[in-house]
Amino acid sequence: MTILDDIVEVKKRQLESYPEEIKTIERTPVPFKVKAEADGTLGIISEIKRASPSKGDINPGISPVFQAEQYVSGGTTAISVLTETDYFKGSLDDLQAVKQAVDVPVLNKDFIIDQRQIAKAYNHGADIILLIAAILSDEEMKSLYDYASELNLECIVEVHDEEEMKRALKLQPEIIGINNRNLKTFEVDLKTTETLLEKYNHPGILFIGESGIKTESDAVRMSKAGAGCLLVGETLMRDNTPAEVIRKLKVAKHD
Ligand SMILES: O=C(O)c1ccccc1NCC(=O)[C@H](O)[C@H](O)COP(=O)(O)O
Repeated sequence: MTILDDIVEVKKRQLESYPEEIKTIERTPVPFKVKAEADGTLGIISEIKRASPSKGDINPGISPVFQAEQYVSGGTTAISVLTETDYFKGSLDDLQAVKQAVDVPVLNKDFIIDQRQIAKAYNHGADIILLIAAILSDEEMKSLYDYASELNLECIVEVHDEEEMKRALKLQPEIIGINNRNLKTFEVDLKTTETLLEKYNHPGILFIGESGIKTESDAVRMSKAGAGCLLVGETLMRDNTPAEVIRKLKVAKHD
């Protein structure tokens, strides 16, 4: 049993206490893809991540709102808030607090396996959600993707290998995140994005290079591979001046 299996098991247990249906409030999500594609530099999704299974505590005492405001001052395209509690020490309250404090789109980063989690994320202010191919069947991915689209939420379909990429493409998604981290072994390798985009760089899809991005040269590597956006967590959470780091990572998009 991997930590990823454990996280999914905990989610299933939590869902047992959810009502059968969660009604959604009236709201209009803030667009993300169009913003990430608006200029010639890479989009940046800056993540709020207090802790992680691979690293333990990263910055557990952080104020999510303070961190989010620094990200905005660095020109971040969007903010990702990890809301999983047991391993990442996040919550939907963090998501809501960040949403109320900033105007940029907000991603709910969690392990979504049920439509009611999407409804909750939506009610707490998510503009974007994440669907992780590694924990969903094709049918589950499609039905969650369709439900999120009905709410005008943008979906990042996350893949790590060729088989997941092929499954994701069947959805004809607008956005695909390529996670350089293997969520089962925690091994991180930027070659993951490079190798997958060499073969599957479809025009019209925004590809996001996720995880393990530390330096400007990492950003250039992701850009050259064909990514139009980056998702960066630990590097920003450990730095005292995350706004400056964001400015450095916002390198030119590669033609
Ligand atoms: O970060 C982990 O250890 C992790 C373990 C298991 C499942 C998911 C995990 N992280 C989620 C992410 O993919 C990252 O938070 C995100 O891509 C940012 O990565 P990084 O810049 O390396 O913090």
